[in-house]
Amino acid sequence: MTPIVATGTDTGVGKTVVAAALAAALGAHYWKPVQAGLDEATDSETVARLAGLNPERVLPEAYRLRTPASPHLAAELDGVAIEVDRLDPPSVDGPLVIEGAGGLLVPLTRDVLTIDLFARWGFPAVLVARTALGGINHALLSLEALKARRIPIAGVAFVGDDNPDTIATIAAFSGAKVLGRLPRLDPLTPETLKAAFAAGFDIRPLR
Ligand SMILES: Nc1ncnc2c1ncn2[C@@H]1O[C@H](COP(=O)(O)OP(=O)(O)OP(=O)(O)O)[C@@H](O)[C@H]1O
Ligand SMILES: C[C@H](N)[C@H](N)CCCCCC(=O)O
Ligand SMILES: [Mg+2]
Repeated sequence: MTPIVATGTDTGVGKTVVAAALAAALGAHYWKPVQAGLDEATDSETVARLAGLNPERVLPEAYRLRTPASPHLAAELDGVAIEVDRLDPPSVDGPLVIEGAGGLLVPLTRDVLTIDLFARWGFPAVLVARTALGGINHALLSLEALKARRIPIAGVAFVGDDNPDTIATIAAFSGAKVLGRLPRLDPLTPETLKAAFAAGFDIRPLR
């Protein structure tokens, strides 16, 4: 099965939370090629916890960088040269959810952007986008960037309060599918996430 890229309009937008819900719902493996920042729980650890995935379904990162910064800079600070050619997705049986670092135009090196790697792969992308004010612009910019590189858009996963006009406007201008919306969950637990994702998402287009 073709892997799915979980990307977002920004860092901190909810890619890891959506990727966890998606991986749980699809029974997928999860891979974070470049993790920048090791002091807090890593994205792989968060996904393992929130999705309740068996540890072997969370594939090891290709690069684990100490600084919570853009990967190009985090790598330089660690004295590591990211070799983009080494970032080939591991082959697994069944679905694989791959999460990038930050938004689409985040540099991996001084020459290569995250979106360049996604374009090389050509896997369908799920864009995680905020429903909050400012979200229309960020989502439409990200969708334009995906289209410009001919990266297939699997759909948009919204995070935040219900804001029907924002969601409809993004769908209308972009033509992208709306996969669903995850409200802010308090508490955010494997159980609340599973229930909210089942109630708010239709992932049939991803199967
Ligand atoms: N639906 C939600 N309900 C409650 N908290 C959420 C939700 N979505 C995201 N968060 C919280 O917001 C923060 C940022 O989310 P997340 O880590 O998923 O962002 P990200 O897009 O993966 O960021 P990065 O670029 O660092 O990978 C986290 O603390 C996460 O727990
Ligand atoms: C450290 C953070 N959590 C992500 N892993 C990397 C975010 C890079 C953002 C770069 C930028 O857009 O300015
Ligand atoms: Mg993340």
